[in-house]
Amino acid sequence: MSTSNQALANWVKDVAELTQADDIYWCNGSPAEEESFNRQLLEDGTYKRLNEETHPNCYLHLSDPRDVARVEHLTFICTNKKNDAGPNNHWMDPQQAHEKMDGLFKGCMKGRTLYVIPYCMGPIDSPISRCGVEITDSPYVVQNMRLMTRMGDEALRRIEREGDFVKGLHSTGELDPDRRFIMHFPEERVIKSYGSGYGGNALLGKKCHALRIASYQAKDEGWLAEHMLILGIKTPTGAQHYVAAAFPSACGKTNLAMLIPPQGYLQDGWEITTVGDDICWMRPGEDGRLWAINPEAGFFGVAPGTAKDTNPNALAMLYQDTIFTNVAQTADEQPWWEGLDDRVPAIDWQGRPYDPANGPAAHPNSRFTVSAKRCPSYSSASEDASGVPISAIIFGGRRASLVPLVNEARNWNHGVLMGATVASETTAAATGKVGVVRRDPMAMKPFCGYHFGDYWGHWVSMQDKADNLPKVFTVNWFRKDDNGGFMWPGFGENMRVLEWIIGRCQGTAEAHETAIGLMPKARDINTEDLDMDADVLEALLAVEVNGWQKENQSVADFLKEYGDRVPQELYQELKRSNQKLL
Ligand SMILES: Nc1nc2c(ncn2[C@@H]2O[C@H](COP(=O)(O)OP(=O)(O)OP(=O)(O)O)[C@@H](O)[C@H]2O)c(=O)[nH]1
Ligand SMILES: O=C([O-])CC(=O)C(=O)O
Ligand SMILES: [Mn+2]
Repeated sequence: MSTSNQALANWVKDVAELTQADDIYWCNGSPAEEESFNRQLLEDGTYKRLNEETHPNCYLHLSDPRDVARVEHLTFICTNKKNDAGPNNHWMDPQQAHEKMDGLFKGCMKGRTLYVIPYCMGPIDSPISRCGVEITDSPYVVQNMRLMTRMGDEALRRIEREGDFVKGLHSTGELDPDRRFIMHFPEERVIKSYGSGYGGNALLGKKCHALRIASYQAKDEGWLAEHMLILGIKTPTGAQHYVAAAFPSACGKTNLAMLIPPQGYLQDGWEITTVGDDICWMRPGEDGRLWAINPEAGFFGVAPGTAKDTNPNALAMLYQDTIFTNVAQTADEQPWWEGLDDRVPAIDWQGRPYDPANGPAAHPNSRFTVSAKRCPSYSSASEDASGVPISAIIFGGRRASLVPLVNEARNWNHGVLMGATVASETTAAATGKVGVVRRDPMAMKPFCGYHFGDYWGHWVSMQDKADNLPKVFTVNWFRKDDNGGFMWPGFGENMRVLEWIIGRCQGTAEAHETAIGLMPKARDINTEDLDMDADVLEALLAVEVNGWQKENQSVADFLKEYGDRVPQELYQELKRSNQKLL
């Protein structure tokens, strides 16, 4: 065995016996290893090489058409007590779940190689980082983990120093949509995932470890593991701020994280840098602020909609060293997806000649995997062991009506209420119906590893752990007009809202108190060079009293579903809002 950590060595041996793998391979993270995996994936047909002139070292993987998104109905939290998983999760008794999974894993790697991937979530030298080991039989998963985490020898050395690591066992198994399970044992720090090769189901460092297991661990240890991007904002006077924002899957985190401000802002000296686009681990520092790291080292981003005029930073990183999953191809083997440009694709995401009658050419949840280092706006602060101090936390979602462009919480508890009750229309990132409005607290509905009531209580309790917490805001880029068009231009123009938010943090921007929070008037938003009717902006900043009374009734019903574990502070803040609406 290639490690001095006895627990790890024993576990790998046990898994090899159970799965009856032919070979065991320990990933070291070297460039030579990366190349040899690419060669193997090309040879066995998992990868197709894309146009080498336009996209050197880029690969296309077309998955089984039934395995294209997270499967929330087959994802379980297996705590000893059912109620600890909460109504927000599917639960299974841990013993029963282990038996079920071990039955599926039994002999499943016969004739295959078992890959051991030691990885570190966060900079190798950061005290906020945590390690894990994923065992998988999928070389495609190895290559994605290589880009998404700090994997290989360095991570293994840290595991050997610390002793502590999360155990993740994965096999693509036989593809059978009904024999597919993503199981989490937060009390044991164990993950078992069978039957899917898709990102959030199979790259266990990401949602399974960095959110579901880590959120549970964070509650015990007094920190936060969140589904948030982290971005840096430098103002013209040189003040450096960092903002963390939680939006549900496919609701704009990658885009906001890589935002390029409108021309006028650039001329004035505003600068946006990217720390992370999906996950944020935060803990109180000695100065009473929250300090955050991005535990990931790459981006697993939504391809459709990524274009020169929406997210040029993302597009720029995708011309080299990128894995594309379930996108379409042009006649000259370049990757293509809806919204990229007006070329007509030749081959769709299922490898068929493109025919519009078959639906979109690229799957709506098609993705790219790329190292964060390839992003032009990637911040060097992402590698800081101490993390970055957070000035503001933003919650958001897709709401076609009611929810205003931006709103600031009255205080921390009000901010927790806003986050806990944020709702959004469902997207293609998970299987199921798209466009249904559901509450997605802190964008963590699919990712919180324990009871939401306890989770909100943990959020409320951060006040006792840090006395200089960030200000909290909600945003909504997705309001629609009567014709179904977006009212707010979004993307780079979101900078105008960020400017107001930073102004609030610095005490330089105006707000007026409304029934739902502290809001700007239209004149408080910088609209220089913005081609937009004044009354549209007014509408985006209006508070519809009737609509909010109904919304708050639905919020109260929602909180009730979580019973007596809901912190009273949330009901108090809801009551305050209701009184103001009278
Ligand atoms: N109208 C509008 N669409 C946006 C905006 N920002 C992002 N989008 C679109 O929303 C989709 C998803 O955006 P992403 O930034 O990839 O979402 P995400 O939150 O990072 O998604 P996950 O990786 O699933 O967590 C893309 O098709 C974007 O083009 C915006 O400000 N306005
Ligand atoms: O987890 C995934 O597969 C992709 C992702 O970021 C999300 O769905 O939020
Ligand atoms: Mn995500």
